[in-house]
Amino acid sequence: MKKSSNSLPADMYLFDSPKTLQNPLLQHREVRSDSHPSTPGKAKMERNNHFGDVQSRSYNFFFVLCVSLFILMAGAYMLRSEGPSVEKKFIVRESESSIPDIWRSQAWQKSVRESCHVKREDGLVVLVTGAAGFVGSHVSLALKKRGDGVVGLDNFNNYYDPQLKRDRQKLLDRHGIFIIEGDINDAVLLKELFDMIPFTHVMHLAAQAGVRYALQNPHSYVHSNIAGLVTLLEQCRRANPQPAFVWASSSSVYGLNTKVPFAESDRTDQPASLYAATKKAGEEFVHTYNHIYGLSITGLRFFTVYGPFGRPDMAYFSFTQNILSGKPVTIYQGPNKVDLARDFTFIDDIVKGCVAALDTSEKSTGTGGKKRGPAQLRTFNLGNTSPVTVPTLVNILEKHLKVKAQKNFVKMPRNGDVPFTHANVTLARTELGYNPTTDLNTGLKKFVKCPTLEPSA
Ligand SMILES: O=C(O)[C@H]1O[C@H](OP(=O)(O)OP(=O)(O)OC[C@H]2O[C@@H](n3ccc(=O)[nH]c3=O)[C@H](O)[C@@H]2O)[C@H](O)[C@@H](O)[C@@H]1O
Repeated sequence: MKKSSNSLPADMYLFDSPKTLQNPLLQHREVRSDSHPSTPGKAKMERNNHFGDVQSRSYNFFFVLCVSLFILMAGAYMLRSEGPSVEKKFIVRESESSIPDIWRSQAWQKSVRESCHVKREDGLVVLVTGAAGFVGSHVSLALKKRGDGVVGLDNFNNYYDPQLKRDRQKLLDRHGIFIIEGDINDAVLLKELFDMIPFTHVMHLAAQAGVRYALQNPHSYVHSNIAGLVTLLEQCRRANPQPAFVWASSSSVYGLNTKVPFAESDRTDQPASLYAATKKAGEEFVHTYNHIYGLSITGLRFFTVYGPFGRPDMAYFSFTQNILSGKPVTIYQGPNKVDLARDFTFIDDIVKGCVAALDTSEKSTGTGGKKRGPAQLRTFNLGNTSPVTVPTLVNILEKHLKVKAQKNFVKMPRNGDVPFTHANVTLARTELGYNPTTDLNTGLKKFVKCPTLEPSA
């Protein structure tokens, strides 16, 4: 089996300077807007009694027609615009005439090219989607620091505080990584980009994350995790050369599977959340693109990734904020008050898995949309292999924060959560040389001591 040729030293890429707990990053809040567009007002009907029967009947017919049309249009509008503002920022260009001037500017093109500049022999040229996100920013830095060419793509949506994404962007910028502000659904932008840069690899990490938020805004999951994925795959299969494609699936695809630890060959046809369903759908789509177009594809099932500069919507982060500000934390429990457990996986281990997946990817076999032969198709669990209960997570945080938490235990709502996750990583160990080394205690200590990469500017 091929091993990663460029394994990363444990501390090579991030978090050089420990920070205090007063770090502003801990103040990053979720800013999802739950405001849905207001429902159209009710049509008010007033009959005119002066009309005769015929006139009255045709009036009624006309009126019913108008009301029906109105309801249809209102329904269409609501379907189109339902959900919080996360979705409203998306730009989906349909023709080249809508390309903004900035993409044609020399400065923009220079930024993209310089960012993609390779500084080591046989270095990769990687498009990282979701580069301003948690995993995306860490992976981008790791690649850049070893001499690969990296350009990011991110739509900076406001699922959580976009300032955190801007802070990550600033850091990446200081390391010579340019992040293009755009959406993976923007086919015109993608074409422009691929025409300019012959990417060897795509590291696709842009997604609508979060298990429970899918109850509030299902469409944003379909938009990013399905439509966006397909738009990107369409571009990749047309590209010449076709890049190898590595992307983030999720442990959530195991859904109601009870066989532990979860192995890649276990059932994934019982998703418990809409988020999981979109990730599972993604796995089916990539299979098709591999089969028809010869794209080399590797899917990585991440298990509850945590660490510095992480996502404020996740439990370890929001619990930390609450504990520090004296607010209670809500701890869900399963049936019979069973504690929930997660195979929490530290970001450094995940980054090594991602980089190894890129390094061991074979080339795609197609050119310009035509398959020339069978291409590599792989799926790996990237977990920690030792699940920890949520109350234990809170205990560890209390210890490192030196603050007692106010704990509210509540019955797990029907929100798409699963009772536990536990990764079997035998396959990743064998084929990627993946070897998670950070336990939750050590990882949370790093998170608490160093919640951001560097002092806020
Ligand atoms: O592994 C994955 O695939 C998924 O991991 C996380 O999802 P989750 O495991 O639900 O992570 P958290 O939101 O941090 O929740 C961790 C645990 O804390 C629990 N929790 C969460 C929030 C809360 O207020 N109380 C609480 O007890 C959850 O039920 C869960 O058992 C990520 O949010 C998903 O984007 C990712 O894909």
